[in-house]
Amino acid sequence: MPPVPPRPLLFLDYDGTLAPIVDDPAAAVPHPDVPDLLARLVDAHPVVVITGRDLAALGRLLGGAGGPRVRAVGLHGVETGWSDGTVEERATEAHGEALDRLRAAVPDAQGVVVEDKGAAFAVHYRAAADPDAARAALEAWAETVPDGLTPIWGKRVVELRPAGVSKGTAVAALAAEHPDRTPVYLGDDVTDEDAFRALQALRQPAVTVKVGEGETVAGHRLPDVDAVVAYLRAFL
Ligand SMILES: O=P(O)(O)OC[C@H]1O[C@H](O[C@H]2O[C@H](CO)[C@@H](O)[C@H](O)[C@H]2O)[C@H](O)[C@@H](O)[C@@H]1O
Repeated sequence: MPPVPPRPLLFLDYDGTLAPIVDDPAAAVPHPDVPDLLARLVDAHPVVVITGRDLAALGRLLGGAGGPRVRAVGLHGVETGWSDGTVEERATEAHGEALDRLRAAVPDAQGVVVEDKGAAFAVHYRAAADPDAARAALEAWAETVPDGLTPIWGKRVVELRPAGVSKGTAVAALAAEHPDRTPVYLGDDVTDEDAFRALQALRQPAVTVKVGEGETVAGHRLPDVDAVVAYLRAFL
């Protein structure tokens, strides 16, 4: 098990970390123990859920107003607010026209699904009839993304993020608010690698944990969401 520092600042990715990966993004409910666990963790430590989802969607999945109230960062750093779906700040909405144009040009392949995220969108090809062909078509589409937006590839998904915004910039800013805490970051996907790198570059020591398989710069690894839940219990 990764180390359990006594004064942690917990950063928790959502999909693949607090909720198992499933075919339908709208059906990615958390591990059954997660809502109660989060509610107890926030009484003991600062906790931030950090996700590529928009916060409204995160709120729906975590039970909305009836679920735990945890600080949250959405859209890979664009939104800040709360896990019940409340948005306090949105970094930018200046790309509306480009997003509309790109959305209209998403390749029309069978099984390719666009997930609307308010100020952004994601294109999933997990359910595509031919995922390799869908990925190739999406790579060509991503070549047309203008400066100011960055296409980012996750688990069978590509999404657009404003340039200069990432989970890395978000966690560095939040860690600076808690210089006396040890950041502990758990994440499973490519975009979490930005956060691992940012935390490893801090003066504060940090615990970085990759969930699942795949290359990583993280210092530790847990196999799956069940193991995440067991590890988080150790902070109570
Ligand atoms: O930063 P995260 O909380 O890990 O969110 C990253 C993206 O996760 C979701 O997509 C992924 O999970 C889906 C549900 O398990 C899965 O079907 C999909 O293939 C994965 O890519 C979510 O839909 C995206 O909006 C997030 O950006």
